[in-house]
Amino acid sequence: MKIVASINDPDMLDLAVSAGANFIELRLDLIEDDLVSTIELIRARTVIPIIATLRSRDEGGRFTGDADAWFEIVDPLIRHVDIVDVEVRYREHAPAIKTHGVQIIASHHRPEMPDRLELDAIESDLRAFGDIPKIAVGPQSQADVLALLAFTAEAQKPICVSIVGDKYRYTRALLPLFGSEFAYCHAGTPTAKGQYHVEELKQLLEMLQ
Ligand SMILES: O=C1C[C@@](O)(C(=O)O)C[C@@H](O)[C@@H]1O
Repeated sequence: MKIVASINDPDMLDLAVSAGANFIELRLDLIEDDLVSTIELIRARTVIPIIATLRSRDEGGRFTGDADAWFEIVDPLIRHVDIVDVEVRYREHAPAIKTHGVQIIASHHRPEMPDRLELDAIESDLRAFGDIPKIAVGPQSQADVLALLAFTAEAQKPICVSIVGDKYRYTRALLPLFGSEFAYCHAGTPTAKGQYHVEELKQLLEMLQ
């Protein structure tokens, strides 16, 4: 299991690294500065693997362009990173991204809680173009939390499962124990509701394991 520090400012890099993050996620949709120079700066300052994420507004981010506009932004950055997060709506560009030798996190976010058949179908769809499927959904009950944990435990690995929103946020600390490959945290400024700080999640996992 890897702890990902999701950052929107290169100034948070040192805090993320000192807190013990295993991966850095750069939320490109939340960065105001020039992306190429920002990513070159971060690459020069750490050997920790970098995930590049340009999150659409529909799935919780700020990017509103089409797939070609998305790829125009992401393409120049790929050579500096280790993993690229690709939503289903941008999947047509996955083959071109893979020619750079990077991995793809194929991601899907929705605020609702799909049933098991839907979760299985989403996973299958994501595995068709990505190396690691990432499914982030919104549990609405303790039964949903249990169903999400069961799905995670029984799914083919690797898989990343997370939750959308801050309802049942404790599930974020349990999903890695049930096989989720990545746990997304913040290093001072959350990039999504419900995130724990890297240090908090490390402590939680050390106590729970
Ligand atoms: O998909 C995810 C998970 C996330 O939305 C979260 O809820 O922690 C944060 C995003 O930056 C990341 O790309």
